Amino acid sequence: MKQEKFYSFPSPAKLNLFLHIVGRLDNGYHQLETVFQFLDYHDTIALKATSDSSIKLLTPIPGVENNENLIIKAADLLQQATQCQLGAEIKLEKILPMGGGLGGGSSNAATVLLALNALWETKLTIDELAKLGLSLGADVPIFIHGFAAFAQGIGEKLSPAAPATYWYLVSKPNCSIATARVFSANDLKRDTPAIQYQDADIENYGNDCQSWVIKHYPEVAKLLAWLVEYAPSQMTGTGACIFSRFSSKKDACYVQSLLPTGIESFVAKGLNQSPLHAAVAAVNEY
Ligand SMILES: C[C@@](CO)(OP(=O)(O)O)[C@H](O)COP(=O)(O)OP(=O)(O)OC[C@H]1O[C@@H](n2ccc(N)nc2=O)[C@H](O)[C@@H]1O
Ligand SMILES: Nc1ncnc2c1ncn2[C@@H]1O[C@H](COP(=O)(O)OP(=O)(O)O)[C@@H](O)[C@H]1O
Repeated sequence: MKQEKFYSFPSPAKLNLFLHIVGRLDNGYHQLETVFQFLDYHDTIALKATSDSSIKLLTPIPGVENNENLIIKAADLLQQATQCQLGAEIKLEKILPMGGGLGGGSSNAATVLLALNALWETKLTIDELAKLGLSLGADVPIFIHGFAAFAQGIGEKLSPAAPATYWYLVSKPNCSIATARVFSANDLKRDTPAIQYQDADIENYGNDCQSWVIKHYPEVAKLLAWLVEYAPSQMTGTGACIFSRFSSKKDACYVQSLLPTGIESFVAKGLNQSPLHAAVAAVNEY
């Protein structure tokens, strides 16, 4: 076990630079084609390995029961999978909007799996951690692998990609959208043909969930209509957040300053490597 003190790890947001639904599996899950890119905007999770086996989240999230919190679920899962007798104290500093399509919950789970694997010295490989993580959510493997990727399957079959790294203004309409609600809709478009992915084509592709969301969430429709007057803008994941693309931070911040009052937003750079992995490598060398 690593020294009994808190170590801090970033838990970044992701964007789906496009999101196609190409079919549906027998278990109801959707077959997707998407490109994931990370953002230099993240929650921060501090973890301390302890010699007793209890898992303690010292900073519960209001509205999320501890036994439903993906942070606790991830720690429990790793403990069970490795028969580890150690425990952990965990502190979360949350800045990522929840239910926004930024993958915050999945990212938190991946950070805990990678960080505790290092602190407990349980030595699972990245592939083993990704497989464990997939049982917590379709989005967890991308955060475990930590490279921008073209994803297929339910989002877990990953081929490395190198999309352009723009500056983004990420804006959250005043609503949150449960992924399960969008994917259970009868009138969702589910028949986009599979593509031969190339980074250069990315700007031709859109988000198949967006037209459904616009129809059912006027807050998203209104904000998107406002943003597209300033920059190419699209929803991430199943929403509700919208990302707008800029070639400079200055331009992104300028449009942010014009946003209608009451809209939560941030400006961040796209990253093709997750910042989490450098933090884990530093602990492993310690
Ligand atoms: C749509 C995406 C795109 O990146 O992102 P979000 O908008 O949630 O961030 C993800 O695939 C979401 O991944 P994640 O949020 O981990 O989903 P899960 O917890 O596994 O599943 C939530 C619900 O969505 C549905 N689901 C999820 C993934 C998928 N490929 N097909 C589905 O039908 C399932 O009905 C499930 O009950
Ligand atoms: N650690 C966590 N952080 C965020 N959400 C969590 C967490 N654990 C469980 N959840 C649940 O997952 C839901 C989806 O959260 P999140 O991953 O942030 O959004 P999205 O899937 O839209 O990207 C939340 O509304 C919350 O109920």
